[in-house]
Amino acid sequence: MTTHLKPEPAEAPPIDASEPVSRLLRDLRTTPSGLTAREAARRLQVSGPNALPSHGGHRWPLALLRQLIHPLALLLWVAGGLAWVAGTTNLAIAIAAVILLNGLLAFVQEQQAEKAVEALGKYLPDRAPVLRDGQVWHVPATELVPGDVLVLEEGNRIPADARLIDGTVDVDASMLTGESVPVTRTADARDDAARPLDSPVLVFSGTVCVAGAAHAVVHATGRHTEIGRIASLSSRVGREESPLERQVRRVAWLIALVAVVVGVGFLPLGWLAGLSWPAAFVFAIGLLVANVPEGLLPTITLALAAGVRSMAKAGALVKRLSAVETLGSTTVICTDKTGTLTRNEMSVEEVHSFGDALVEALVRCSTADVTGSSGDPTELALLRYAGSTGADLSARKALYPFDPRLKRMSTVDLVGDALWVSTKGAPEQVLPRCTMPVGERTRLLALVDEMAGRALRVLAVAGRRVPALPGSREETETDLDLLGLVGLVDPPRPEVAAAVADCHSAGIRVHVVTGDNGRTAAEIARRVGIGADRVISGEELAELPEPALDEALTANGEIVFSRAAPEDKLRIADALRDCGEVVAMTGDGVNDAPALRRADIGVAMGIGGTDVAKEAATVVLTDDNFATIVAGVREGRRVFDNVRKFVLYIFAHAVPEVLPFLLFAVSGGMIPLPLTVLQILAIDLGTETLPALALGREPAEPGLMSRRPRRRSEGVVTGRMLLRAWGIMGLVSGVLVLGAFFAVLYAAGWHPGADVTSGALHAAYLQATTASFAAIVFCQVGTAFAARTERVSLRSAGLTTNRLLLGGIAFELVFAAALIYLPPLQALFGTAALPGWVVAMLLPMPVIVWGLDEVFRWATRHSA
Ligand SMILES: Nc1ncnc2c1ncn2[C@@H]1O[C@H](COP(=O)(O)OP(=O)(O)OP(=O)(O)O)[C@@H](O)[C@H]1O
Repeated sequence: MTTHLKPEPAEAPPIDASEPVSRLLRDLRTTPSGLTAREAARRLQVSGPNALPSHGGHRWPLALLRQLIHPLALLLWVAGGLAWVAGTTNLAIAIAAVILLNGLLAFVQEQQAEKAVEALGKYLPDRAPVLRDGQVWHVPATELVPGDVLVLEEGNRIPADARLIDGTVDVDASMLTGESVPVTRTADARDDAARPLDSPVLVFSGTVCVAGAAHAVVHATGRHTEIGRIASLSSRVGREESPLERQVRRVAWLIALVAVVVGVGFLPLGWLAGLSWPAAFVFAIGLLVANVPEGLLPTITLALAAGVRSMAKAGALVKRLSAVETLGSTTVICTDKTGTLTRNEMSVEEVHSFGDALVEALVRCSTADVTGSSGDPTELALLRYAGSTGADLSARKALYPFDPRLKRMSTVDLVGDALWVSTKGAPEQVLPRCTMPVGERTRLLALVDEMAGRALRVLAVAGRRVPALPGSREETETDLDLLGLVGLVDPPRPEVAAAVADCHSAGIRVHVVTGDNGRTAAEIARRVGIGADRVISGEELAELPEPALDEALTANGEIVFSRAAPEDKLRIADALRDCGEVVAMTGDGVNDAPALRRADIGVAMGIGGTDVAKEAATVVLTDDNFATIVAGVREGRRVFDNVRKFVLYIFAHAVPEVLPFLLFAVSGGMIPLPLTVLQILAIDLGTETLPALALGREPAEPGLMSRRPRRRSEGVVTGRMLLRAWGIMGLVSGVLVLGAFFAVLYAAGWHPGADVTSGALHAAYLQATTASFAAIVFCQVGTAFAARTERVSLRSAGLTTNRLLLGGIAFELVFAAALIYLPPLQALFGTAALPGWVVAMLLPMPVIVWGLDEVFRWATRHSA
């Protein structure tokens, strides 16, 4: 006999999980109907929570360090080192400050992003059904204790190590054993396995029950479980880079490369223009530092995380950051019907009874329990109709559970001293198993069809008396007598119609994939506004060759796939992807998992879904509601838009920063440098960052859901964006900045080539560079407002709808004023106080930059 776990003696006596059930129950001081709630609470104090020790906590110094040594930061360190060697300590310190502050900011953003993802656990607590006080309770998995009796059901993750006490389950133990084929575990099997993992009576935390039903008594929780002992199996999931982040990383590198080329290129030009080698060198470094977009990537990560957070508030838990953007580019949604389009609140509306045994059969052929309100809503509705709380399980001799492929279920029960088979299911499945005249069957099918046309979900109920327990399902479900037809209603959710309308205006098609009857499903679909232009049944789909399916899916219109099996979902997802669509597919059952993985966005039901489906999905809906998917799409579109907005904003400043240097170089030094290096860094670091961050929080632009979906191939950076950033806002800003610079110089009597390094003109030169600096800041304000919208006018988006941006701009202006007017900062940054007429000249600049872009947007709106 093997001892399967050795907890520390202080906590519990050693327990041999493979000993006979009665002994084990005694050792664990529990009963087959579980612990009392009070005893469970007491044990929780002793055994501690059923959770694995976390490995997080002290990793933040590493995370911070990573921000300081990523490749772009290294580039900046090299620049700072060169500045140090060249003897410009001020610049070297400033560059170090840039790196540190940016690193810190990126670090904070990353932590926030992680927190957003981790917080999702809070929205979706892991619950497990257990027996306590003889009743089924869904308790948080962390509160399980040794002695608890688990109710194992198909599709659920097993929350602790336990021994079966009755029933049989198939378990996917691949995460512990690496073996992908499910293994069968039975309560009364003989346990002669060499290692606990192979024991036929034990199940382990972290594995998944893929079929069957059983009760099992918990013998180990938390770190005493097998999985708890495999220390390397950390509970953290890695975060992969999203396509958006990858794209932006590439763009960031491209810009960095350009910055290096511009910097290196300036070296000879600056020297030719009359700078000394060290001075030219310092400027080259300044240009490089100003243009390396080190803050771009963390800002995008933060925007995605903010998207995750607001989606969670709307009821869609996104498990990967990257899914936020994918969801935004969805072109087709394949949805379930029951519970997603409808409320999943069923009630019996119409009954055609043949004989008086219908109600009894309905009660027997059921696994639901009205008192615990557990079970399939269809069955709960039937029990309520029958006025019963549930079947008498002590009389049950066999159960063939509901199978979504066979679309029926059966039981065999002892009634008095006779054995009775009770079957219920889809009429197409049940009627052929009943004995009746041919004409009768046709008449009944016509009745079913008529009921389905009124959106009723129709079940056929049948039964028969048998002399002995039949050997197989097939034998059980033959020669039945039809007892009746029951029509149930499940009204559509009220918010779905508006969500479907949103999908249509957003260019998204909605197909329904359901196990239900085609007419019922098509009628429900129409009631919520889904086209249902074509109904394809499971049988027809099986006959349909690939090209014909592709053709059906690419044709205009929406399809109802009825009587579909879970495998059909996989085929539909595959075909849609091959046709270039971005597919969101819903699912709840164990068998839906492959389709959920295959779709671009697998959407699992948080309430009605199995753990297996939730694990395979990228999005889990906390309310199982179709409208929530659409809210997610909207949010995904908004986040992507916002990323574009701040990329545009950051691109736009490059022109007014680089143009002055070019002018200096091209003029051969006749025109003095319009900006100092530290002023450039002040813009890059101080004034630009907060407004850029705020653009990531921009509310949705009007008309967001009346645009076509973004094409898969469409990148973040578009030609139109570059035209706006460089061609319009950048160019206009550059001209305004130089205008301010020259205005101040000329007013002081400057002429090209005059010496500004000393003498009478020196004070004017300080003011002139300050004017350039201030002009860039003012133009940035205009750019920020223009970048807020991609197509519509600022007025329709609302001037004050982004409070964060207003705050960011206020900070930017105060920061700039401090640099210009505070004497210690004046000395450091080479600034001088500006006279009133210069300030007056600066004031209209934001309006000019924003106004010209507004005109451009107006023109493109009207030419399209
Ligand atoms: N508990 C049950 N017992 C017997 N038959 C059932 C039961 N539940 C459903 N059925 C039958 O099986 C069919 C398919 O049910 P299934 O649950 O797979 O899909 P659905 O709930 O109708 O739709 P969706 O796939 O959109 O959720 C139903 O239309 C019904 O005829």
